[in-house]
Amino acid sequence: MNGDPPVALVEDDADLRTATAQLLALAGFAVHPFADGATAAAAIDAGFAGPVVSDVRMPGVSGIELFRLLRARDAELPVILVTGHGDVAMAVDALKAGAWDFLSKPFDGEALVAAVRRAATARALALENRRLRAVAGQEATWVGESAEIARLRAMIPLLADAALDLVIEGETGTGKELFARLVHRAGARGRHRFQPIDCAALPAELAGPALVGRHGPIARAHRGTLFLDHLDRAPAELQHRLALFAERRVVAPDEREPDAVDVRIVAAIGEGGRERILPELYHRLAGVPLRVPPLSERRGDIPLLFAGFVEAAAQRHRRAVPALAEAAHRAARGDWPGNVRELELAAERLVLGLEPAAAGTPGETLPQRVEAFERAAIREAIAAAGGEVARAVALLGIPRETFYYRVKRLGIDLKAERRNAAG
Ligand SMILES: Nc1ncnc2c1ncn2[C@@H]1O[C@H](COP(=O)(O)OP(=O)(O)OP(=O)(O)O)[C@@H](O)[C@H]1O
Repeated sequence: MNGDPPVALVEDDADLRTATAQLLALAGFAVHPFADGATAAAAIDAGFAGPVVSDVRMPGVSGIELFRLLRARDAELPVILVTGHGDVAMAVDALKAGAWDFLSKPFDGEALVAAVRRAATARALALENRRLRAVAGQEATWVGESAEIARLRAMIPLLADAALDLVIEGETGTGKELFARLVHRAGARGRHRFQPIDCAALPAELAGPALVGRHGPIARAHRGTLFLDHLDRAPAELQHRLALFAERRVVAPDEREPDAVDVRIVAAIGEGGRERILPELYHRLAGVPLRVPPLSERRGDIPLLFAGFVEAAAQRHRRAVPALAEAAHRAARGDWPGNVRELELAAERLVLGLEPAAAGTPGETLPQRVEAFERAAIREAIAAAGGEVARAVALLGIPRETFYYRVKRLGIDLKAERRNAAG
């Protein structure tokens, strides 16, 4: 039974639980049965390899609450809700919030098995993608040659084992979480957990005292890193709780013997977000304040990032690397308000053929494609800067020497480009 795909089954009615477990076992699943939501919540971790089927109406933690808890832990974990008569509206809300599917009682056995099969396939794919991403080292590198990105890269080993909390400011999708993970991994904390908490969307049951409970998410981050995402969007009460934790560094603070917790706190905030954070919290955390600039301030990084993402997506989907020239040209001109994340998605769409095919020369090697891309980005910047080199350099976000070096290496006729741009 070891090789069977797992499924978690949460049902408080013992007869129904036994019958459903048998049905799923017959269909080839390794069933993990739970009699209540709390036990299930404690046992099902972010990496759980299969879907979760849960009754909605249960004493204690309801199916909907369980779903929200699990979703906060792993947004890609499929949860199928089984509803009784009056709960359909609730289940539809849960679907909107990202539940995988729902079935109403009494359900047809075949329908359940079919739903679980679909969810199991999706789960296996999601985990496989994660594994490939890790193998491809896609998460492991901090790509970019602009001065600011290079400076941040150089700081990773310096920050890794420093006893300092960090606040990372930057627009959406600029790489704040990636940077936090790289700092985590580079030091001794990397052997322990990197525990993200999305402060803008923390379910109420986790934002309360449970947050600093002995088995809560903060306690789990012991010796690792606590990543407070979107801290500037945390409600005031949550900020107070976090400020108290940042000061005392204990869980179960109201008990007689609170436990000391050793975590580095890394907070991510939007541009200008510090104004929305309680000053006492901000000052406690901003041991080293950092800022990741948006792509609009480092356009020179776009070609390299885009080419890397196309390559990684092609590997992941086992497809040929598409010709880049035209898509690269478009990317180099794009606005990218969603920053690196948006660029990554565009690369994914290109590889999957969802973007109009590029008219580049098939059979070009990756370096040739990157060069074509770079050439396009530089010419574009010179044109946009009206032929003024200083402005083009600023638009590209690369040092002046790098600009001249690349212009020469790529065989760009700078005089002609400037003439064209000025005219
Ligand atoms: N310099 C970089 N090199 C390689 N990949 C990057 C880089 N910066 C960001 N990425 C990738 O872009 C995506 C978005 O990055 P990330 O999630 O770290 O952004 P964020 O700033 O935390 O976003 P948000 O504020 O919206 O949560 C991720 O897939 C990340 O791996």
